[in-house]
Amino acid sequence: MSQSKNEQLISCPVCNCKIKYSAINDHLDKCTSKGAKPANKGSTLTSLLKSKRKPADEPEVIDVEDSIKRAKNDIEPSGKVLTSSKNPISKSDQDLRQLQKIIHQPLSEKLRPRELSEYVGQQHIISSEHGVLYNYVRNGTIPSMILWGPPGVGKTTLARLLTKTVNQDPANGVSYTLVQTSATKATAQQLRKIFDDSKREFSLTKRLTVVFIDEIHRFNKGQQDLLLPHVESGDIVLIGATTENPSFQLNNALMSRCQIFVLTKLNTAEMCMVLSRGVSMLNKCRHLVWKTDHPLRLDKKVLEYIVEISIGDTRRALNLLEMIEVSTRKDPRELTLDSVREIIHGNSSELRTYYDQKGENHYDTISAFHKSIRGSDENATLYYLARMLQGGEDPLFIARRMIRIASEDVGVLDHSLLPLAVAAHDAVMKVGLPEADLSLAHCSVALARAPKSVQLYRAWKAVNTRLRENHDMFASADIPMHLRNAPTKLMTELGYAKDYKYNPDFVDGKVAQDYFPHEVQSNSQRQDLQFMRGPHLGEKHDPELFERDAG
Ligand SMILES: Nc1ncnc2c1ncn2[C@@H]1O[C@H](COP(=O)(O)OP(=O)(O)OP(=O)(O)O)[C@@H](O)[C@H]1O
Ligand SMILES: [Zn+2]
Repeated sequence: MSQSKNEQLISCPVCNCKIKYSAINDHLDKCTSKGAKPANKGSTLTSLLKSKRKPADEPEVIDVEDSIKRAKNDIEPSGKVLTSSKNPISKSDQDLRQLQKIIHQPLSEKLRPRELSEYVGQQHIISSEHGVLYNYVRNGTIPSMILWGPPGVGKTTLARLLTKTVNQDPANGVSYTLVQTSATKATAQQLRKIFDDSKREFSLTKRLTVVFIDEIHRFNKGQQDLLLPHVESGDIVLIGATTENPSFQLNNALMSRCQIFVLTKLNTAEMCMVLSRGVSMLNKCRHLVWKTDHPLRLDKKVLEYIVEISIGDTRRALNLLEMIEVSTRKDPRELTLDSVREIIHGNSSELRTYYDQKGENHYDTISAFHKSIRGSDENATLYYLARMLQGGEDPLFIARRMIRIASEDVGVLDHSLLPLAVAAHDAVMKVGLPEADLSLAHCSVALARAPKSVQLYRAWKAVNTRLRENHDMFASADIPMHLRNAPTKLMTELGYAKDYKYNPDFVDGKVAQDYFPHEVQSNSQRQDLQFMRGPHLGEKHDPELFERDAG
């Protein structure tokens, strides 16, 4: 396929092949009169696969590199067997040919689900019983949405499958084209081009463009605003993928125009299912391509071990599996849990603490750290601290949190901890990591061991709440005249500072004098103004405490 660089290719709605924009009308005339006669081999193969599908059912994933690769290699990414009635070839020959086309891909790509039915997990949104997304798809619609979930749970895959599934049976006559980009790649210029192209695509082919934006949380406000009008008018369907809580990262205007779907980590059973498919795929490759006569056999314990160390990230799990396969291809011995451990430990980069500094993890871990200190569990405190530091967390971020904890959770019961936390911050500033790691550990344990008091924290909250509510002029009452400063003669004449008793002039500094504004004092009960009278801690008893101590 020759492709002039500056002319856009669009996909023909009938045969699905890529046609130059200027040639689409001519092509459509021919194409519709001949019936679907695909010119592009890639889509021919695909449409042969599922005879019941309409030829146009395959969503065009316009990822530039990907589409070039596909066009070159006629890749059928699922690695499925292609059947041709004309010249029957043996099944293993077909398998082999098919495999050879995808053999260079990473295992996770070879296994990327091609049908919604192959998609594992996320039943809360895609099950036919109560999945909201399922209902949309059944009605032939793709809403604009944000897919929020940790890495490798299938956000990209889901976007592709949704488009494909709706196209297989366009219930309300609308079919979709998928354009894939990521927030780090998409400049304002590229976005504008996508919007223009999608308008053109719609007017010519009646296909709506689904714009998939990976890592959408990295868009700044300006870029998010660019999307707004197009999402609102329905010119495009936006699918944004994010690993971070969208309510912190996306502006409200955009959020309110999108459905938010939370994708969860795959559980052990689900991950094992994906891994088993991985093992079958690898064995097929061993048998047909790599000509190894012993299959890869991993028992349940080994699979569970892989699941455990990949923590819900499917891509990571499949990468580990692939690594195990490569390291044992020539070795017919049976794989034990220990030997698998050894293989994985040998590749230390795979053992990096699972910690996503920019994502959810960042907030979850610091929160667990804070709560461990609050609960005076010095060991858990060290655990979370080490986890954050090994994961590459900013040590100043941790130090700042400890400064806060010193006042919030220890408060008036030990005034030395605020300066200690400030000193830990200082230590990080002065010596940096790795040397300052122990300063952080030192301070965190001191905080965990310190007596706890929320007296100050609660008092501070209470006084601020009352100010905001401003009942009975609480916030607007006049400052008492005797407490005002009187820098000028006029002010003295007006009564400023009149009758003020200067405490240091009196024995022990004691005088009878009011400090609250007069209105506040007369409108409040005395005890309502005793903000600092609260207890250090609450009075509830945890019944589980007794059980634990007994057990
Ligand atoms: N739910 C799933 N069912 C089956 N396979 C899955 C699932 N999720 C992910 N995979 C596998 O993991 C690979 C990566 O998935 P995908 O790219 O969709 O994840 P992602 O959530 O978009 O991750 P990232 O945010 O890291 O890009 C897929 O190619 C597929 O092999
Ligand atoms: Zn055509």
